[in-house]
Amino acid sequence: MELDIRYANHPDDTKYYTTEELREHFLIEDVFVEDEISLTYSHQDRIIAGGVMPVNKELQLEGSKDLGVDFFLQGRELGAINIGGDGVIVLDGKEYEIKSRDGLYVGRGTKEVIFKSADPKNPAKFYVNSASAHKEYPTVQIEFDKANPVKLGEAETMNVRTIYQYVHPAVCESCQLSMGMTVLEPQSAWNTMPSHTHERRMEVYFYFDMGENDKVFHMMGQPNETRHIVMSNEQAVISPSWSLHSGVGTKNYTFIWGMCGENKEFTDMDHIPMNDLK
Ligand SMILES: O=C[C@H](O)[C@@H](O)CC(=O)C(=O)O
Ligand SMILES: [Zn+2]
Repeated sequence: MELDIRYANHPDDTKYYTTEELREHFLIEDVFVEDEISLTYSHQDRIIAGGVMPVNKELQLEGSKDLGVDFFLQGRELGAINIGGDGVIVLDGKEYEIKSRDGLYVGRGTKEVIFKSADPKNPAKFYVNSASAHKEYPTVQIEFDKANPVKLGEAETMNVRTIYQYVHPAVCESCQLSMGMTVLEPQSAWNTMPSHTHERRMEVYFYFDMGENDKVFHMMGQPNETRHIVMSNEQAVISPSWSLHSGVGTKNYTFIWGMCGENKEFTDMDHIPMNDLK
């Protein structure tokens, strides 16, 4: 299980990146690879983000030299949301049925983490985020209807959407990790605009439910120095703590967001006045 390592970036350097360099540092291109665990390790708050797609075999998380531990969750916690067909996650021998759009919070200390699909013809796709953790919190199964829904946006501003909070204090405990899924209504294209930063936390966005020719223009950078990355279906993007993170799609889409850092206050955002954007 190899990790794709990404080092952290300073905003003064990042503003000189070419399109290719921006993509190399921040875009996670192949999140789901059949019968593989495909994970990216970012030095931004040491988040791990990626996909687990078991088709014809079971897949198990392993420790590695990069993590310096014997097993993956020795010093970490993990959140998973299944965006594919029905699947199962086995934690130290205990099976958790994770249907499509269901989630699971896995506490630090869990030794054996195995992912399986119920049907190889319609494989599960587990999108995962993991943060370092100082304490063991109980594992919690978070079915879609247990996630905390927050409706936001207006048709006039093309951003009617529901934010489903999965790993959130209203649903389960965690050390640093927050995670959820935002679903845009048809004819809505923008997420989080007016945009925001939160220097207290970094964030990763994973865009999906998009057609082959649909794109999301994901905005990043400091508010007075914005850049964009063109995203395709089932791709993720790393947002450093100093960067805004907001996207507009050629069609409505869904995305999973995950954060870690100093706090878990979802509403602790620094909103950017529209006239400050450059
Ligand atoms: O810090 C919070 C995150 O950027 C997202 O949850 C925002 C989001 O899903 C949205 O407004 O559509
Ligand atoms: Zn945010």
